[in-house]
Amino acid sequence: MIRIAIPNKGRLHEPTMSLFKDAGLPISGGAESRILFAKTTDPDIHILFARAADIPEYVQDGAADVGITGMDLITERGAEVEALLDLKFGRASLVLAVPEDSVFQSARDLEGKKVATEFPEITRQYFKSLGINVEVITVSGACEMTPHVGIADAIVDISSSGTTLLINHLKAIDTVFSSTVHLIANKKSLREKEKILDIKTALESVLNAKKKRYLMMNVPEASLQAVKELLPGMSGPTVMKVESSRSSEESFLAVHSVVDADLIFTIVNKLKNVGARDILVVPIERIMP
Ligand SMILES: Nc1ncnc2c1ncn2[C@@H]1O[C@H](COP(=O)(O)OP(=O)(O)OP(=O)(O)O)[C@@H](O)[C@H]1O
Ligand SMILES: O=P(O)(O)OC[C@H]1O[C@H](OP(=O)(O)OP(=O)(O)O)[C@H](O)[C@@H]1O
Ligand SMILES: [Mg+2]
Repeated sequence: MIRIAIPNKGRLHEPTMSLFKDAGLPISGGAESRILFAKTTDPDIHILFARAADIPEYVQDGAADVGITGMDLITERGAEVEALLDLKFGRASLVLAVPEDSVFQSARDLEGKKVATEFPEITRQYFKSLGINVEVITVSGACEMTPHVGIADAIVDISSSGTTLLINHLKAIDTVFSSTVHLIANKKSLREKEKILDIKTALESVLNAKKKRYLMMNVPEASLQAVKELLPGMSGPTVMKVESSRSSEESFLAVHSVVDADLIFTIVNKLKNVGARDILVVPIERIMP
């Protein structure tokens, strides 16, 4: 049996649930049902819902074999776990910020000053690596308020859009840590349970597919070579003969290919120019190379 720890609420819950659904492992129940355990379509794989901040420890201690949580939380807890895959969502930075009108321009100006944060370990490590002594004050939320009430001179806090800093008249003067959500595993479980790698492959296949599109088109035989040159594909395009209803019609081929999503706009226009028509661009659910 494999137990996966998943954030039970907060901003990581929904994207994690939909990632598992897309990976072919839909989870029954969720945050709204307030349950702590859930099942998947695989009888061997069970879900444990936990706070994102607790997941690194649960995985380290073996309460869960695998977990999904932010790299900032994993690093802050100093968890001894194996990071298997960057899931590329929940992107946020821990930034060093000071009041807008502050004289402090860089970390070096903060020698002997007070820094408030929800991430004391990462903050200590950051200043230590720069050889700067600060007093780290641990808070459990509303960190942005602390410089304005004399509790701290600066903060190290999560920023993603930057709106919260702006509203609170703070400015970022350095990036301390860049975080995304990761798939992590208990080291012993990883050695003993092969299925953990199947979970990694399934999640990775969804990430791979998000960057690609499936392209289908009809191509006059005479244009096939030009079309082929435009299509990189995973292992070259698939070409099929299209049965024409009228014998007088020009002979067409159906061409299918997998293309980088970023290239679709340019490629579709070029394909049209060399004679391709009835072009369809469709999303792909999963790619297992
Ligand atoms: N704008 C953001 N603010 C806070 N955390 C974010 C943001 N964007 C991504 N994250 C990531 O989400 C994780 C924190 O999730 P967590 O569930 O603990 O907090 P939350 O979503 O703010 O929920 P809560 O309402 O309990 O504060 C961290 O790994 C963090 O890097
Ligand atoms: O750069 P932004 O997009 O504005 O996001 C950053 C803010 O979001 C988070 O707070 P959250 O809303 O989770 O409230 P909390 O402090 O109560 O957790 C975080 O602690 C910052 O305050
Ligand atoms: Mg929060």
